[in-house]
Amino acid sequence: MTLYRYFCMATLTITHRVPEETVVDFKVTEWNDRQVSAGVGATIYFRDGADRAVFSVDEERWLGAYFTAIRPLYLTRKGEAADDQGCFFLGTTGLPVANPRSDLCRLWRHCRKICEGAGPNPPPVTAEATGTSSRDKSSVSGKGSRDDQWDAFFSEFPTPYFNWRRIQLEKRVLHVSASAGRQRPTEAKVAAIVAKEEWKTNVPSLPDVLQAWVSPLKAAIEDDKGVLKSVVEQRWKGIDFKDFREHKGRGVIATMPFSKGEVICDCHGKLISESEGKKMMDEMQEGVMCYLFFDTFGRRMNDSGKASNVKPVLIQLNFADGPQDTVLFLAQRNIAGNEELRWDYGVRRMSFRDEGMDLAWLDD
Ligand SMILES: C[S@@+](CC[C@H](N)C(=O)[O-])C[C@H]1O[C@@H](n2cnc3c(N)ncnc32)[C@H](O)[C@@H]1O
Repeated sequence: MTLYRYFCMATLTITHRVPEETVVDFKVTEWNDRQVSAGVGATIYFRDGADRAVFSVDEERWLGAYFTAIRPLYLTRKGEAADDQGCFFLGTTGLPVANPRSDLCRLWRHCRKICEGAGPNPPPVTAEATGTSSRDKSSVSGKGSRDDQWDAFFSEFPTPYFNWRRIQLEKRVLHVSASAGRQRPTEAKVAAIVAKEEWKTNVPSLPDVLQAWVSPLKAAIEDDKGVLKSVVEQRWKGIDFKDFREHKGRGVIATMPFSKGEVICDCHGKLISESEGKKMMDEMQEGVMCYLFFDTFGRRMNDSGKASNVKPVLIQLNFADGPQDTVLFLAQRNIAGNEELRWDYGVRRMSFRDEGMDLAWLDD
């Protein structure tokens, strides 16, 4: 509760640049006289209007939560002789706060560990009255800026009250990704949706949205009964093995045309992370060849360099016993019958274990 009170005070002194002495002197009557504009926030006038702060809806709610849920507890605890002097911010003893700066330092120490990149000193608490209340974004930018620190603080503050902010962001990310429709979301599209919703903070980033966005293609494949059956039974239509002999051993060819985006086969092996794969490669004995795709069409498909007609895509398939990550090979373009199916291994001459190995075929 004390940390929460510090946080409310910081909202005044840091976000709204209200002078410390005004915060100490902030009266309950001034809170009660605030001017609320529905959906916009509230304006609070301090010291007979000498200072003012325009609060957002959220900020007003935060202070309201302190006022209705925490301050009364402190008041009921106060000793006989204690006088709250009508002040809004009270210490645990029910007396007005005396030193907001040291309170903020305590708050700062608490959140510093979660504000990586922030300097060791507390953010400046301005002594002068600015008369302005809006957060000046133009003066703070870059990593470790005040905005970043607040965002880090908001997302990590160990009070359930603040979980809503994380939840809000998750919901916003889902909303934006759903609003993007069938088209892969772009920076401009995300910005347009954010502007339309008039979100100013806690705004979803493009990478977040892209992660949440499920392409219509993927969505259709996830539950495709034919694909699920083919993966389980390892029976794929329209492809076969072909021996290319010395040149490059066996490979896979199309025995019917495929349209761009069609599922051709899966790689059907144990799915491992990139780091696990690298570790496996590092631990592999010199000269011993090993494939990370096992015993399927996927395993036999040869490398294309940059001229691939097939691409591996990680998709979560919805099997009867639960979802499972699966790598499927999709047609990257329309493919004619009899074409060899090849994908880009991503291996180049200078790739990790290729140095010194005789991989002349990479030059093909
Ligand atoms: C995943 S396997 C592909 C199937 C393999 N051709 C076979 O007979 O089992 C990868 C190996 O095939 C060979 N390979 C793959 N792509 C090739 C290419 N474009 N040219 C020559 N050899 C290739 C290389 O020996 C490589 O290590």
